[in-house]
Amino acid sequence: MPVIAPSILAADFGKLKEEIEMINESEADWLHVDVMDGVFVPNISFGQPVVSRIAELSKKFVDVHLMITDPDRYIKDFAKAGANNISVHIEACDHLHRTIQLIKENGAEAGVALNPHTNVDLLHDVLADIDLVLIMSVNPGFGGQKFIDNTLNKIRKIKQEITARNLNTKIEIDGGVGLLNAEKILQAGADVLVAGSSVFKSENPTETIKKLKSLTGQNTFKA
Ligand SMILES: O=C(CO)[C@@H](O)[C@H](O)COP(=O)(O)O
Ligand SMILES: [Fe+2]
Repeated sequence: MPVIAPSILAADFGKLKEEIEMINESEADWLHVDVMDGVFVPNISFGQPVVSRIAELSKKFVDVHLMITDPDRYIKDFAKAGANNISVHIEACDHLHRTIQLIKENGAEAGVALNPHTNVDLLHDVLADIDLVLIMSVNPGFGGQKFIDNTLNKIRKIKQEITARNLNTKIEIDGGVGLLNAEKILQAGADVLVAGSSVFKSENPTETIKKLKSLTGQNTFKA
């Protein structure tokens, strides 16, 4: 079964607590939290105090996606804020291996995110050190964008390497994911689906999460 990670970025911030409680009561597995600095991406979302409160309210695994430059500066803060996983962008790290170690030293799982133009082969030498590969299926910075189809090729390629090396690294897909394309994303080899607009803007978010959760694909991640 896929891991479903609704993205809080698409929630109604005027009733953030209720939105988190809805996720808590749903079949979602993770809560995806997008941190944007207005430099690495052309948008600003929220920082550590907000993430800390979200994590306090969440009963789900808190999956923090850092879209910020030089993330080493804030790893400790986000781990302290309650992040269970911290993903950093490969494009934002000069010393990726060191950043991965820093995330783990601070007690969180480590993920590496790739923009749509970034080749998955660049992960070869750190793949055994990370818990998660986050493949962006839109250009990061905004919710509600259209899924980029080439992502499916990237999923297949990295899945092949993970399988060939007998690793247990999860593949997470983020951007434009919903009921219309989730099955083919899972078939390609994804383990974790981030869904923002398709969940929070749907008529019945709890039901949408349930439907996403019931999809099969070829998920092999051992939780
Ligand atoms: O990281 C990001 C965007 O940069 C995502 O996590 C979005 O929040 C996904 O939103 P939808 O495309 O599902 O609406
Ligand atoms: Fe994200």
